[in-house]
Amino acid sequence: MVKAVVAGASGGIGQPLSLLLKANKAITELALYDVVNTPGVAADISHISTPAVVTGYLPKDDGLKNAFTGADIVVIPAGIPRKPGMTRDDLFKINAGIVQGLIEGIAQYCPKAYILVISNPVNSTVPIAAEVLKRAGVFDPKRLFGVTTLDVVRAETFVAGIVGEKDPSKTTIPVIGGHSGETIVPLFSQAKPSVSIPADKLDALVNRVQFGGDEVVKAKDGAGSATLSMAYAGYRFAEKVIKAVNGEKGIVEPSFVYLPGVPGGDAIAKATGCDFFSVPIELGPSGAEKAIDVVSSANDAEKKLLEACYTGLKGNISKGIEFVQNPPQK
Ligand SMILES: NC(=O)C1=CN([C@@H]2O[C@H](COP(=O)(O)OP(=O)(O)OC[C@H]3O[C@@H](n4cnc5c(N)ncnc54)[C@H](O)[C@@H]3O)[C@@H](O)[C@H]2O)C=CC1
Ligand SMILES: O=C([O-])CC(=O)C(=O)O
Repeated sequence: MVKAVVAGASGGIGQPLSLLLKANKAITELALYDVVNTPGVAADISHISTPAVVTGYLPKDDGLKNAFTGADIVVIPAGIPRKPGMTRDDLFKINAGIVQGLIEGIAQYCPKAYILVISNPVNSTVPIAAEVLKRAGVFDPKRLFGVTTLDVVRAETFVAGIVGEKDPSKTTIPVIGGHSGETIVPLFSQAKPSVSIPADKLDALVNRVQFGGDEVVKAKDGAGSATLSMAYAGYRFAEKVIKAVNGEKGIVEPSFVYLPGVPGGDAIAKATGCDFFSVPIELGPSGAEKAIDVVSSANDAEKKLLEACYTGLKGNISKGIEFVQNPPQK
């Protein structure tokens, strides 16, 4: 029995993500929460002939409470997306409060749920979530994940295009750090199986992974950012969490977590100076069971990228924590 919730279910990511979750036969209940349109989205998706019983909720009539109560996994793609010319940090003003409110609901109604945060800026919204959960006395760092899978998916796709691999998902590439620009650090030197990238193509490849989001924002020309590839990536991560919780072994995927609270994470936090950081995480029944150190084996060029990552990420993390500890005056 698995109850999954999508918070922000009517949006560009929320709808296709809800569709993919409905297609997963391990899910028995799927609750769709949003401030608009969930009755329609839920009615539509509920006609699909898979086990999950689908319900849609709006804030009225205790919708948040009814959606979240009993949830095992909550995926959060709620909040505004970028338009051309904006950074992810420009979304902070609006999305920080949205994420805070949803996490308060989780703390109250389903404190044991695995929480997957998609809303940007992930580098700050995950620290916000941690701080809210801490204050409510229910923070379990093994159950809070910032979803950085789209960076991994992009790295797999773009590298396959260069080395001529026909099935991009066959190559595992650790992409670590945060989820914006220079804080995204792909470690191609640790790809499995190893890849041989021509030296004159490496910088452009790294840059494309770091700024892949901008490529989509530009192409959509004001109509938002990545939604379909993000729904795929969010689903891929959610599916792995569900499989691991149900006992499947050996599942590893990078995610942005609170390192000091995950076994193996403390040393990485000390080495990077960042408490929140994405590294490959071994998933299991209790959630994030092990943080895998790929930082110390980065090559010199990657170490240089990591230095730039640490600087940007530290500021984003403090901004999130500060938002909860010293709320802006309204
Ligand atoms: N982590 C990642 O790799 C990625 C993150 N994103 C982020 O995901 C977020 C959503 O993007 P889109 O789906 O394209 O945006 P969208 O605007 O299409 O959908 C967002 C949805 O959130 C809903 N919403 C707003 N406030 C809410 C609240 N308090 N409770 C519940 N729902 C609420 C809106 O009604 C809307 O349906 C953005 O912040 C975007 O930057 C996007 C792509 C990749
Ligand atoms: O670029 C954006 O704003 C959305 C996002 O996080 C991504 O596509 O990686």
